[in-house]
Amino acid sequence: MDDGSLHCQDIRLTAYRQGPLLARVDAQLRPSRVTAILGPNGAGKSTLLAALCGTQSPRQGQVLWDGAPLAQLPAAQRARRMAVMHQDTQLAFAFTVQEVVEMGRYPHRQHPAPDEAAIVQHCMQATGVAGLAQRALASLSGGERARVQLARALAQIPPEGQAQSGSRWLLLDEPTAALDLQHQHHAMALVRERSSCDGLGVIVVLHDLNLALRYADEVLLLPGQGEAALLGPVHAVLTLPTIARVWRIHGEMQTARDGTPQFIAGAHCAQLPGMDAPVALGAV
Ligand SMILES: Nc1ncnc2c1ncn2[C@@H]1O[C@H](COP(=O)(O)OP(=O)(O)OP(=O)(O)O)[C@@H](O)[C@H]1O
Repeated sequence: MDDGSLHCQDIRLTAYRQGPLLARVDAQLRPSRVTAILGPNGAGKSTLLAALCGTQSPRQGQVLWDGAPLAQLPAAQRARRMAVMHQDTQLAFAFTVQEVVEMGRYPHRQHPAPDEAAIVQHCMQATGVAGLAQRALASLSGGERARVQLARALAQIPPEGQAQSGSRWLLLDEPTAALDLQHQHHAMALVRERSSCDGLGVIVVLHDLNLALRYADEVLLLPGQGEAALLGPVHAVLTLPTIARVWRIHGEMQTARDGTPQFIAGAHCAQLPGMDAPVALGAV
């Protein structure tokens, strides 16, 4: 049945087609929730995101969107219902912040909303870049640039009811990597709200387990080494034994005042592959 999901159907991810097997993924990602893709460096998270947005075909398997192969959906149609924020996007020309956010509206140019300018303004305000609107993107800090790209991606996805039929998706590759603590939480709360209030499907690659524990509904864990990916509720997947096995870090879970479990790294981790000696972490 078509439930609006993005279905990774028996996907085999490899490093750029010819490389070794990174992961096997058979999972159904659903709208109206935040799914965090987690895993060690090189496990294939960005490669999976490229398969989910159709820019790179997996060596085996396929992505189904609303029950139909993603590859058969014309790129222009896809762009009206799916926005992607890649890591550190470079632009060849000296666009201003506002021009970059307006680019998010480009897929809708033939059927513009009555309030195009207001959508752009709202997305700049929501990400805290409205005050930078006339600045050249290249003149901004890394964190400011990341917030502009988030605003651009948010502007691309129409609110529920304004879209053509079908689910709507926001795919984010490490959107918080360059952000300070305040903006990390603000960005995650923002996409979480769009997901729960507006039905958007959010898929976000993260390294910070505590952001995932706080803001994600589900985790798609890519353990690396060609292992099968694991999809499940965030607190069921991110257990201490799993964290120790996948990231080689021992620690404990502590419950924050609002009831959210948070991972505290312990005093030592096991030896990392390719390193001569175990790495000692600071005592906690
Ligand atoms: N341009 C490229 N050419 C060849 N191999 C690549 C290229 N980009 C990535 N790879 C390889 O594909 C594998 C998976 O990379 P990917 O970027 O998907 O991992 P990741 O889980 O997102 O890693 P990270 O956490 O470091 O961002 C890695 O082994 C990487 O070396």
